[in-house]
Formats: sequence, structure tokens, C-alpha cells
Amino acid sequence: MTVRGGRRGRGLSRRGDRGDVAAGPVLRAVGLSRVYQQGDSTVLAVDRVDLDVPSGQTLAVTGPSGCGKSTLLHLLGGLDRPDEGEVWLGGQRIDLLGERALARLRRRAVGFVHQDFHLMDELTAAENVELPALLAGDSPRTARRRAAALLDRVGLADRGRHLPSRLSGGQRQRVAIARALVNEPLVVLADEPTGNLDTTATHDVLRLFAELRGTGQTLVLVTHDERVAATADRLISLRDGATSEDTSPASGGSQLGALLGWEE
Ligand SMILES: Nc1ncnc2c1ncn2[C@@H]1O[C@H](COP(=O)(O)OP(=O)(O)OP(=O)(O)O)[C@@H](O)[C@H]1O
Repeated sequence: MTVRGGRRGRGLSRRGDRGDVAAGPVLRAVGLSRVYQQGDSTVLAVDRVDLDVPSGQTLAVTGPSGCGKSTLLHLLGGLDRPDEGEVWLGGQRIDLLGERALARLRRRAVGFVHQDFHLMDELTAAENVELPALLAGDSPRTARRRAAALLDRVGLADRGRHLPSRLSGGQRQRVAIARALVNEPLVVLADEPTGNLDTTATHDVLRLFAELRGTGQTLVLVTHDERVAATADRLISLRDGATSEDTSPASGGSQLGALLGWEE
């Protein structure tokens, strides 16, 4: 696997200059709305959401099915564009960027984790992790080194040569988390990251998120799982696309240790 191209400017990654990030929230949404057309009717999937996510915060987004959680996450990560409002990432307004600039920024500054992993089936675990680093301009050697270190960090040092089909669901999700981290993004956005996992694998993924939180990684987690939501510093609930509640869980995330030792 060879992807060429020099790494241009790490400005919006955690590997780059963080000065501008320290000045304000890492992620900011202002009056964010997204409308979908469904036949003759329109669906207001996200309805004038305002949101500031400070550096290092773990934010959980919850709410009933269809309330707009995934749409909001996609808007925040530049995978989709709002019909109204603004999205700011690392002090830069991203909703007005052209496609190429937006794609470049996403690669460097956003790590996505999906419910169904989105790994490339024909690439090994290590190659899946290397790919975003290569696309961002790292040399193959650097990408390999970074991927190996991350696979080690997620407890899969001995699985780098395996294809995803030879990994369990929990292992695949840990590879996906390693991949999300390889470019040291400003923010990790995870959409139901434990949605397809059994209890043990959920436990492993939660432990990883706890570690990430400890390193100051900004995290936004969309989840139905109360155990996942309870690990966050802050919880917002969506209803019909709008924020209905914005709270700090009583635990303030401090129940994490207890949760990680939870008893079935
Ligand atoms: N591409 C699309 N085209 C049309 N409507 C869409 C599209 N994507 C989402 N919607 C609609 O927007 C609303 C919000 O969807 P979204 O997937 O963001 O909700 P959600 O809270 O993530 O749901 P779930 O928890 O079931 O995944 C829903 O009514 C959905 O049907």
C-alpha cells in the first residue's frame, strides 16, 4: 500500500499548533439546522442547535431513535453540511470550506468511530490504521510505526497482520479507535461505538475511552447505552432535533472506575 504526498501543515491536529485551540472551545455549533426532504414532507433532523465543546471534554449525546443524533455528529465532523448555522473546529469555521479543504481538515482534525466499524475488509488491521496517516502525508515508515504503537495501545499488538474478518467485533472496534487516533485529531466523534458489541467488548471500549479522556482527548459520543453516557463529563439530550437537556451527570464521569468494575 503506497500513498504519496507530503504532509502539509498539521495546524488543526493535536500534533500541530494547539495555541489557537486553547483560546476557545474545540468544537462549536451555532444555530445549526439540517433539513431532509422525504418525499413530499420535510424532516427537521437538527433544529437550531447551539453547542460548545471545550478542549478535553467528553460529551455524550443521547435521545430517542430518529431525534437527530447521527445527523448532528455528521455536521460537527464535516461529513455533512448544515442548511443553517455554523460549525467551528479548532477556531476555524468549517461549514464554508470547499470539498477538498474540508476533506483535508477532516483527515487531520477529526477521528470518526462508527457503530459498524467501517474498516476496509481487504486491508490488515495495521494497514487500516496506517491509511489515514499515509493520506495525511506521513511516510510509510512513520505510518507503520504510529500504527504499531496504537495497536499496542489498544491491546492488539499481535493482531496487526489479521484481516478484519479474522477479528472479533470488539477487536474490530479497537482497530477503528486506533485508526481514529492515528493523526492525533482535535476531536474524536463516535456514533454508537458500543452498539454492536457484547458486554466484554463494551467494557474494553469504555476502558479505552476512559484512557483517552485521561490524555485530554476531546470526545463526542452518540449513545443509547447508559453505561457509556455515564462515563461522560456532560450529557445533552436531543428531542426532535433540538437540545432538550444539557447536564453534567451526577457522577461528572467520576463513576468511571466503578463502571469499569461493574458487576453483571
Ligand atoms: N439521508 C437522509 N434522508 C432523509 N432523511 C434522513 C436522512 N438521514 C436522516 N434522516 C431523518 O432525519 C431524522 C434524524 O435522523 P438521525 O439518523 O440523525 O437520528 P438518530 O437520533 O441518530 O437515530 P438513531 O438513534 O435511530 O440512529 C430522522 O427522522 C431520519 O429519518
